[in-house]
Amino acid sequence: MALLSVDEALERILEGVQPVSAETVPLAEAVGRVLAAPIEARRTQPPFDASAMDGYAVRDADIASTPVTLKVIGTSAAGKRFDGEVTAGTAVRIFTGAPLPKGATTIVLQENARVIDEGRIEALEPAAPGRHIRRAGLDFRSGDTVLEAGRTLDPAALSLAAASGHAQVPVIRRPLVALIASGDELVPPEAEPGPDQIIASNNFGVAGLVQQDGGRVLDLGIVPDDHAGFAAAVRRAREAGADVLVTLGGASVGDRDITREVLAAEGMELSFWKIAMRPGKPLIFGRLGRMSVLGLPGNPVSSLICAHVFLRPLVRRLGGRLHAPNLHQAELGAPMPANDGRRDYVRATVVPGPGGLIATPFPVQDSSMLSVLAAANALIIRQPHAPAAEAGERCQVLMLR
Ligand SMILES: Nc1nc2c(c(=O)[nH]1)N[C@H]1C(S)=C(S)[C@@H](COP(=O)(O)OP(=O)(O)OC[C@H]3O[C@@H](n4cnc5c(N)ncnc54)[C@H](O)[C@@H]3O)O[C@H]1N2
Ligand code: MOO
Repeated sequence: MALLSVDEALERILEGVQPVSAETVPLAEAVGRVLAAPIEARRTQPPFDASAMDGYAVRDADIASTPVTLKVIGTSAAGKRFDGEVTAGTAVRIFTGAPLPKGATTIVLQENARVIDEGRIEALEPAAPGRHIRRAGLDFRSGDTVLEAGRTLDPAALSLAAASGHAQVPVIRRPLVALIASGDELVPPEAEPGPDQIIASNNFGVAGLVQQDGGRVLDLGIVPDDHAGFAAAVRRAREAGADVLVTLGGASVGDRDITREVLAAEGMELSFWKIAMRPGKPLIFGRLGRMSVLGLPGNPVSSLICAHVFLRPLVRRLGGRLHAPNLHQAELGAPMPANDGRRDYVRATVVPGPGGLIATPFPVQDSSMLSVLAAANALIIRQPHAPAAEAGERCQVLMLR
């Protein structure tokens, strides 16, 4: 039977997935979060007609012909307005952001005025009515929707939410992703591996991807290849309310590859196992209650590439974020052999060339080699059964950074 294609696998993973629930957070902690509801302004900004410059608030008719001497009758500062009125032949000293006094219709810039003495200035240039005045509500008015639901709170959005009177904002909860690494051979990086052991690395890269996409990670550590320990960790993920459980390793067909068996015994409804992808063929996916379960292959490169292709879109969808893989067209920098029936994600370097991007595959593609993946900035995507390709032919690349 033909293996499930990568696109069908992704469709199944995302099927019916909705953003998780909302929570309210203080603005100071909201950078990068996604708004769960629109933000309506609680105030009008500016709240009053205000000067945009330092200078003098005057009546435009009084300075139609210059130079002209005006009597300075007071000061309007940001935070303390002048309560009187600008009448014929008078001016009020004004500063940027200060309320425009009654009667004034324009601002003479400080640079266009000469101070004669404490009570008088000479206006040197005429100014049109409304010049350098910000009208009340220029930015937004009370009740306006200033930010839409789904908006990522970037710095400008944070300042706008604050200016419109919000000290806290409703955001989509960060999706919780639980990680379990399985394998008798695995030890954490701070430990000294025994003679037949290696260091568990996959959880760090996968956790990094989750965090980059706005998720939270619950690392449940390493479980040996035994049913009871593994099952207990799966239950901890459920009890913690994880939105996604990612298992690392044990996905293939070896005697110790017990991941599917444990997940099935815990009640996972299997959606698929094995897909037409290299690396990553033994990928497992299913649902356990409301928790999506993604069983990544143990080989470190397979884990991370599958996480790029499948986990990132899932975490982003749960977190209310759009996902657009960073795909580009490039020219091959070296020939490539014909492909078999699996879509191949080939570690490569992409650099700018005279006619566009040039993508050169690394000569060694073993799915255990993290040094190659870390040196690669892109994956060349080879479709199933793609014929051999010469250097210079077009190819599609997925940028990794
Ligand atoms: N007879 C077959 N053998 C294999 C097949 C197959 O179809 N038939 N598929 C191969 C492919 S493709 C892959 S990918 C691997 C994946 O197998 P598993 O998911 O069962 O992974 P493990 O056997 O547990 O581990 C493979 C490899 O990766 C190391 N590993 C595991 N977990 C971690 C971790 N958290 N951090 C770092 N390294 C890890 C583990 O020590 C092994 O060296 O199966 C092929 N075999
Ligand atoms: O599909 Mo495996 O992931 O080639 O190493």
